[in-house]
Order: sequence, then structure tokens, then C-alpha cells
Amino acid sequence: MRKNSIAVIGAGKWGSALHFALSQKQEVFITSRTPRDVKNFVDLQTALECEYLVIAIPAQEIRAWLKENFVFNGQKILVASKGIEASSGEFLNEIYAPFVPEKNIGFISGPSFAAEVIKGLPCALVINSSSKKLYKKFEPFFPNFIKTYYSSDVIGAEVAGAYKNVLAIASGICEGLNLGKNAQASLIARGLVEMQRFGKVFKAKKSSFLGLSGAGDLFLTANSTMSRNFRVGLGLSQDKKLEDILEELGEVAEGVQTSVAIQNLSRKYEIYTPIANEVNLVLLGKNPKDSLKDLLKS
Ligand SMILES: NC(=O)C1=CN([C@@H]2O[C@H](COP(=O)(O)OP(=O)(O)OC[C@H]3O[C@@H](n4cnc5c(N)ncnc54)[C@H](O)[C@@H]3O)[C@@H](O)[C@H]2O)C=CC1
Ligand SMILES: O=C(CO)COP(=O)(O)O
Repeated sequence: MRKNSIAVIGAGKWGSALHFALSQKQEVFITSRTPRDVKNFVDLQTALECEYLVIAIPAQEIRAWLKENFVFNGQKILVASKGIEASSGEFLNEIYAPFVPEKNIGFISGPSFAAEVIKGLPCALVINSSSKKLYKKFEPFFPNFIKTYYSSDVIGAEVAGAYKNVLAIASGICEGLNLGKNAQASLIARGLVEMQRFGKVFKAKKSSFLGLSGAGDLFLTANSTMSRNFRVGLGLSQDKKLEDILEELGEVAEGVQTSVAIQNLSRKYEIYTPIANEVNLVLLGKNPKDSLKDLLKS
């Protein structure tokens, strides 16, 4: 293992932004499925030899990626993805668990559009891990323009980061249908209540939903066309086909698959999740205006 070295895995929007940010203080390697013309780009094997890894690949791809590529060798890992696996309903910490000991893994959450981070604009992030020691190890890597906080509430951060993507789709629909700011604020506020209710079933802490991981990321994502998920909602409100919206987007919108996971989990555990349910139905083809009527009745 290359002691004290750090690599980002995944050179999409978020991986590239994290690579830029972390490179302010030290040399940081980066790797991706397809070679990129980026400073310190290395092959996957070289990256996996680093002591510190930041993994920024889409949530739905992680299990297969771990099975195919990953061998635990004492690495310390930060997971940058936000989503719940649709096929199993498992949270990312559950997917990583057979591969990485709990004390070696942390999860990044909080409001952080890659497009702003890559410009060096200020933001605040939470590193969520059962190990504060792990947070202390990663904290010095972050540049001055990113303020980091520690939380032990991994599941709270995971639920918040994943759920807000589904709510951002709903908010994009609201905007596209010109329902007004009152409706949008109501939707976002009720969405926050809904994600907390959902999270409680999995033992998430209420405080995570009121801070950066919950309200912070939700207010950001559900209020801006910079969000891919919000743009999916806008497209749906214009009666565009989901496959066309996603093709035009050309980047991951985690809320699409996460809405399937939430639907299955809320059925299994009998959780009241009206907004996520309607998003799921609209993604399956329901007219957004009918969804609105049903939401107002529910
Ligand atoms: N873009 C943003 O502002 C933020 C994104 N995130 C999260 O980070 C994750 C990644 O998002 P982005 O980088 O923005 O998406 P993106 O669509 O820009 O890039 C995804 C990257 O993952 C790689 N990838 C896809 N499938 C793969 C596989 N099977 N094996 C290896 N690599 C694979 C792609 O080649 C691409 O480089 C998502 O879970 C997203 O929710 C979190 C915070 C901010
Ligand atoms: O998670 C994000 C910002 O914190 C990015 O959101 P989108 O994936 O919707 O662009």
C-alpha cells in the first residue's frame, strides 16, 4: 500500500470536483473507466494501492464495481455517492459492509454542487462515519474553502442524501407546472418531514435532517436547475419521455432509481411517503397534473 497517498475513483462531475478540491493541499490521483487527460490520472490498480480512497461512482453501479475490482488492503474510504440500490433496497453502507470494515469507511453528505466546488467556491460538508478517527484522518486533506463537520449518523446522512434527489424531481415538476413558490415551499417542507419519517424507521437521527445533510442539501437541490434531478422533474412536467430526458442529461440522476428503492422500502415497512410515491408513479408514466391532484387529496 502507498502510505499517505490519496486517489479519487470516478472522474464524473463529482469525482472531478473532489479531485480538484483535494489537490489544493496535496498530490491526488484520479482514475476512471475511460482514460482522461487529467493531471495525475492513473490506472485503477495504481489508485487502489493508495491508503486513502474517495469513491464517486453512481450508487447503482457500486456493488458490481466492488465485486469486480475491489480487494481490501487496509484502505480508508470516503463514499461520495448519494442513492439507495433499486434492485435490493440496500443502503450504500450495507453494500460496502462485506468489502470494507465499518471503522475504515465514511460517507460524504451536504449541499455541494460539483460545478461550484470545482470553481473553489465555499461550502460545508459532513463526513459521516462510525469512526471519528477516520474523520480526523481525512479532514486535513480538505482545502480551506470546504468546511468539514463530523457525524456518526451514517444512516441519517445516507437517507437524507438519497431522498433529497427524489424530492428534487418533485420540485422540478412543481416548477415546470408553474404551481408557484407557495406550492414549492410546501412541497419541500413536507418532503423534509417525509424523509425524516422514512429515516426514523432505519434509526436515523432527527438532527441530521435539520442540518447540512438533510435541509441543507434538500434546499439546494430542490431549488436549482443546477441539479440533474430537478431537471428530470422539469422534463417530466413538459411531458418528455424519461429515456429522452436521461439521454439529454448525459449524467446520473440518482433520484430516478432511488425512487424505486424508496417505494419498495416504504411498502415493506409501511412508511407513509406520499411525495416519493407520486414521483415514482410519474417516472412510470402517470400524468404529473393527476399526481398533483392526488397529492393534494392525500
Ligand atoms: N454532481 C454533483 O454535484 C454531486 C454528485 N454526487 C453523487 O456522486 C455520484 C456520482 O455523480 P457524478 O460524478 O455527478 O455523476 P456523473 O454522471 O457525472 O459521473 C459518474 C461517473 O461514474 C463513472 N461510472 C459509471 N458507472 C461506472 C462503473 N460501473 N464503474 C466505474 N465507474 C463508473 C462514469 O464513468 C462517470 O465518470 C452520484 O451518486 C451523485 O449523486 C454527490 C454530491 C454532488
Ligand atoms: O447532490 C448534489 C448536490 O449536493 C447534486 O445533485 P444532482 O445530482 O441533482 O445534480
